[in-house]
Amino acid sequence: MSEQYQKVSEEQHKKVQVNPYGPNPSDYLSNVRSFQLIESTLREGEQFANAFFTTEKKIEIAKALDDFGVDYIELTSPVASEQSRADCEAICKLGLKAKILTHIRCHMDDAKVAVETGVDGVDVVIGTSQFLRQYSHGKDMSYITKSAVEVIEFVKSKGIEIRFSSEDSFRSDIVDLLNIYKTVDKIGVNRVGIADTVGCANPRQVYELVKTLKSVVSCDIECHFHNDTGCAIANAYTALEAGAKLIDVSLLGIGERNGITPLGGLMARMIAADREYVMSKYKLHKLRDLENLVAEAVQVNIPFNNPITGFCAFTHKAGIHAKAILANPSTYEILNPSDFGLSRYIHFANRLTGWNAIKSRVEQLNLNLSDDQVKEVTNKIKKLGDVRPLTIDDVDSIIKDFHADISTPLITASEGPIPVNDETTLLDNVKRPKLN
Ligand SMILES: CC(=O)SCCNC(=O)CCNC(=O)[C@H](O)C(C)(C)COP(=O)(O)OP(=O)(O)OC[C@H]1O[C@@H](n2cnc3c(N)ncnc32)[C@H](O)[C@@H]1OP(=O)(O)O
Ligand SMILES: O=C(O)CCC(=O)C(=O)O
Ligand SMILES: [Mg+2]
Repeated sequence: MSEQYQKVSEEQHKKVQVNPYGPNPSDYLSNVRSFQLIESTLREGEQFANAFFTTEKKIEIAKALDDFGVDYIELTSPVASEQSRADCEAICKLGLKAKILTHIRCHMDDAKVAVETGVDGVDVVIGTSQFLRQYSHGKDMSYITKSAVEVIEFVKSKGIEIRFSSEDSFRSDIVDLLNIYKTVDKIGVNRVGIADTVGCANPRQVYELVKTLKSVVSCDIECHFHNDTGCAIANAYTALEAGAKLIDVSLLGIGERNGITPLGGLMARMIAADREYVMSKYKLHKLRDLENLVAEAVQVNIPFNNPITGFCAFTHKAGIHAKAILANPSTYEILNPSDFGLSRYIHFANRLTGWNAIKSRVEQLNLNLSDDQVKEVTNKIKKLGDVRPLTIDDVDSIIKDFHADISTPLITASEGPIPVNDETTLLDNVKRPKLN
């Protein structure tokens, strides 16, 4: 059955001649095509209110991220605590494919400790907005530039990667920003970073800033987006369209306050833009386990509406949707659950169901009903669905009773469990996750 649906889907694709991922994004595709991930669960993510990672948990997460295929793993500053420094060294010794970075203030004291940990690169950050200059570190732009140059030259002299980032970039003066980025680009940083530290930026502002920055630096551009106003994924995608190359992400988006661009959400966005590249680079079927690993470690549930792994991300309910999904999943799905090792569900035990979904269930039960009979039994299901929430057993009983009434003796070919197919599974009310 699963194969049947898959075949129908591909044939339908060919017939309709429409890009199932939406309008052709070719104008931007070349920019988006070679994006890289700086995975910051073990840095930004450690700043999430609930986070406490033991050394063992950090190692488990780092290995899992590496296996997934992230390009960089960013770790908490080694000056944060003695254990943070020791953990950084331990992760550097794992010999992972991903490059290991640590994240420090723009200060020689921090840089001297960071370069001794064994990291492949150092991410340096300093606030450039008036807010941070006045209320955080209290330094002016000329002091910031002077210390940036000193730290960058020092880290470079150790032969490891160096990235310079301005914190609160979107509330910083554009002339200050471009001046400091030009300076650090000239002395040879590997990347410059833009950070929407307070989550105030919208996609249009992101596009403009990245485009402008792109015109004044020759190094790669990395972007970091907080999600306070819900734009973190959109901003990340727009940054790539504008020419940024690297995006900071964390599992489930954990970080300060309500966090940053989530790895899974960005994968969902990117697979719709360039499926081949994303599929070839990242082990998407490991995403759910990765998210579960971190959800458990920081004691949260996966949100019900999480892209890809939310419990109902691939569950279709209304009759109109169910009919079309059964004919061709692309009608109501931009993402294919099997790309992530997941299944599609059709929820038919409710009053919004239609006769096509019920017919499919009747077939699963190995019963024989004409289309008119299926329509009749669908009306019975709707009637009960008007009175109370239904379970799969309610629907099956209604179907079986109806079948028994019209045919003697009752013929059921299926004595054992109802066959469940991988591709499209009909099921009752999906289980709701426990609330916190
Ligand atoms: C937006 C971000 O997420 S940036 C990354 C945030 N990460 C962290 O903060 C890592 C964890 N932090 C820590 O463990 C501690 O804050 C430490 C070890 C870094 C510093 O601790 P303390 O010396 O006790 O200072 P405290 O945390 O109270 O204040 C921050 C200090 O850093 C200075 N500072 C803040 N940002 C920067 C910067 N980007 N570059 C240089 N100095 C900075 C501040 O001026 C302040 O120094 P001061 O006390 O001499 O004025
Ligand atoms: O280093 C960076 O680019 C980002 C730092 C950070 O976490 C932030 O500004 O929110
Ligand atoms: Mg941040």
